[in-house]
Amino acid sequence: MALRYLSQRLAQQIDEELMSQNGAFSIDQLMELAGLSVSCAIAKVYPVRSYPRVMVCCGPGNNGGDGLVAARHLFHFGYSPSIFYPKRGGKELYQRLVTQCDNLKIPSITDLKQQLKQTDLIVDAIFGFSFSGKVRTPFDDVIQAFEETTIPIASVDIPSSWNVETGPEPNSFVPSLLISLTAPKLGMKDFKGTHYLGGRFIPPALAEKFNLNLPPYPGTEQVVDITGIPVLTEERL
Ligand SMILES: NC(=O)C1=CN([C@@H]2O[C@H](COP(=O)(O)OP(=O)(O)OC[C@H]3O[C@@H](n4cnc5c(N)ncnc54)[C@H](O)[C@@H]3O)[C@@H](O)[C@H]2O)[C@@H](O)CC1
Ligand SMILES: [K+]
Repeated sequence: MALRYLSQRLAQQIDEELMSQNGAFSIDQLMELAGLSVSCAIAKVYPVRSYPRVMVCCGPGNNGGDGLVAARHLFHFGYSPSIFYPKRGGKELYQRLVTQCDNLKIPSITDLKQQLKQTDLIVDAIFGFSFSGKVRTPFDDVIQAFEETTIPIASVDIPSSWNVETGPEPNSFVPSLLISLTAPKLGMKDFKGTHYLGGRFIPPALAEKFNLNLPPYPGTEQVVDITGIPVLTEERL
């Protein structure tokens, strides 16, 4: 089998359709499932006994929201997560997700560099499929820290700072785990690390409409390992 990798526009269009009157999902529902799948992939690849201290770095949009949800599930899976959320998004949903994490006493980090000294795994939930242009402050320092660290990084949907369609720049960091949501994006097609797919909420009719060619999820799993599955060639898109 081969997977379809999505353009930025198509990823946004699928997202809009899911939340349209016809799709009938709320963002809370999709984010919950997306964040749950992120935490499930992490639990498979980075078991809690070896990687208990997880720093979840969140950006101002829905990718950051996925990170907040994942932090909560990681806590319930037995991890000791912390949250670095330097520029909080304005939506009431994000505030509720923060409160849920506060209620679990998940620490909020202000000193990223200090926290890196006591972290086994970083979750990169800074930017997702709406990222464009050059990284602006305050996230430039965060991306630089990702580039310099040797701690493994699990990226949510795209590695933050990678162009959604054209992929990494020469000095970009490369995550050791990528969890694509719904379907991988074009810029990820040369990614060689461990690659999981999550976001198990696409109705077959929608998958067919966009020719997504999704792999089957095993049993009750929230994620499927797509490492090494070939990309559909451009002609067949
Ligand atoms: N259909 C799906 O698969 C779903 C996707 N979700 C998540 O939603 C993400 C997309 O969320 P959003 O559309 O809110 O956007 P993102 O979270 O990708 O990022 C948008 C935010 O980043 C900022 N930004 C963009 N470029 C920047 C730059 N160069 N420098 C600094 N800041 C920059 C924007 O101002 C905005 O605040 C997906 O990648 C995925 O993680 C889930 O939450 C729900 C379901
Ligand atoms: K990301």
